Amino acid sequence: MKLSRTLSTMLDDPRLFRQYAYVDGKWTHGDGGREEAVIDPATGEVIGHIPWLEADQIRAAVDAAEGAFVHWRALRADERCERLLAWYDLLQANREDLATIMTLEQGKPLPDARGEVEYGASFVRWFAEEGKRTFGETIPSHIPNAALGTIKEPVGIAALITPWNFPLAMITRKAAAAMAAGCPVIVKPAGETPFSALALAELAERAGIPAGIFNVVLGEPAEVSKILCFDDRVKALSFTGSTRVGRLLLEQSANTVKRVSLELGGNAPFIVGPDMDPKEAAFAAVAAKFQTAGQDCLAADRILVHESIHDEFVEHFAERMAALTVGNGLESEIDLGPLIHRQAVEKAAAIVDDALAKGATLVAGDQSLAPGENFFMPTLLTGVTHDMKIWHEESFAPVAGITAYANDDQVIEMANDTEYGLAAYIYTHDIRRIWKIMRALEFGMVSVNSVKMTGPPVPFGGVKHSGLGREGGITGIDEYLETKYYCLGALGSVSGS
Ligand SMILES: NC(=O)c1ccc[n+]([C@@H]2O[C@H](COP(=O)([O-])OP(=O)(O)OC[C@H]3O[C@@H](n4cnc5c(N)ncnc54)[C@H](O)[C@@H]3O)[C@@H](O)[C@H]2O)c1
Ligand SMILES: N[C@@H](CC=O)C(=O)O
Repeated sequence: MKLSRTLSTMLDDPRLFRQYAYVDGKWTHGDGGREEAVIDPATGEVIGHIPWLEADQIRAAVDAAEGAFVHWRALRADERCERLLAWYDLLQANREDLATIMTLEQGKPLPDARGEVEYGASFVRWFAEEGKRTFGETIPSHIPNAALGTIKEPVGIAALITPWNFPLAMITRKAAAAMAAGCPVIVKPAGETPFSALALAELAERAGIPAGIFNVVLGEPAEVSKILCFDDRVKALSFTGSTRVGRLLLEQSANTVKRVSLELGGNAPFIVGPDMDPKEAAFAAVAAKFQTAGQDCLAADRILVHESIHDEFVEHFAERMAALTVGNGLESEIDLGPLIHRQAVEKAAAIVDDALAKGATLVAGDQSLAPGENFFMPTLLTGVTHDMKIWHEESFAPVAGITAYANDDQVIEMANDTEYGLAAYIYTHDIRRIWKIMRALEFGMVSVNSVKMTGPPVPFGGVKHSGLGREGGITGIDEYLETKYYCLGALGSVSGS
């Protein structure tokens, strides 16, 4: 077993740090000898290596899943529930190690990483239970002497392709739903953050999840995804990531007519009504913008403030933003860690430059204070307008843009002026305004007077170019279920029932 001395010595249980792929219950290296380094974004140091599997090895993962499916689907829902709950218990018991791994590979502050482990584990518990409630229906028969109804059956092998910003929860929200439904999964995590996925595999094995049910494949992203998309045995594809890649995968899944769920980019408006206390709203906006250093699909990207309180709001926002600490997420009292890599920093700088060139005002944000080359200091721009990149693109960085608006109709138009439709925030206590704006917003999720909006019971997902389908909630498991209709004819005794 290869162990990076630094990372493994930081863990209570070094066996959670695995530098192999996990296929058919076995830790696997790449047959072609290809390897990729994984970097700590805070320090630029190599924290480990992962193998890149060859095409045949990816297909072998599909073979394994196909074999394992037969037994897994045949288990009773309560038997699958038991194994998933054992997995949940292990995630909780190993929370500290999982958080350390996450902070090292992703960069988010340790308390946020602990929060994500909790969050990720909560989906496992939720779907373990939901698996017992995949009810079919009885249908009043229109056919003489027949009984009609539906049963729910697992769709089959699910390929899960996930991003680096939430390396654990974006996997469990999909995998637990699929596994509870009776499906095996093949996870392709982001190359930047594979170790959280591999730790999940280690714990799945300890929880008694059979070989071939939870697989983690690693490799060149486009190559791996193509193999999974073109394989007819893979019946469902669930992807979380950028809209650009989501479109590509949707196209690649067309030939085999897969069930496709997409959780894509966001460009959330944060609307502040004229009746709001500017300080309260500004503090909430800071919280909604800077989590995970702005690398969050729910980040408040376009902050739209009524003109009557705009200046006061900006003052409070700047004051609160100035209190945010930036540094290595392993240190204490850090609010913002690094961005995932240097290109993300360059993209953030380009977005700021573009806005300034087009007339925005830089209120705060001094890059000379950045504690390392992958860090971007919290930045505040005012006078943001629709011709600027920051208006249309997800910055995925701690860059906040504020725009003043005059009335409700105008702010609705501004908020909807994006190809994205994931989440939106409204801050006002005027119930008529809430209702009007909430109904008019073209977004899958609207949060009113609350930064926190997610969790297991919630149908998470977007409209427009932000995605297809919903994860979590009571419908999340449906992404992995087929409805089979049955007609039992010639029964004799059921007519009229
Ligand atoms: N809607 C949601 O729930 C949600 C949640 C988290 C992140 N996101 C979105 O994810 C994006 C950030 O994550 P990211 O940068 O990892 O996204 P990304 O699209 O670059 O990568 C996501 C996954 O796709 C893989 N990938 C990359 N290029 C590929 C290609 N050409 N073919 C096939 N696979 C490929 C990556 O290796 C990774 O596993 C943001 O747009 C963010 O909004 C959305
Ligand atoms: N914060 C989101 C992930 C988006 O990047 C979530 O809760 O799912």
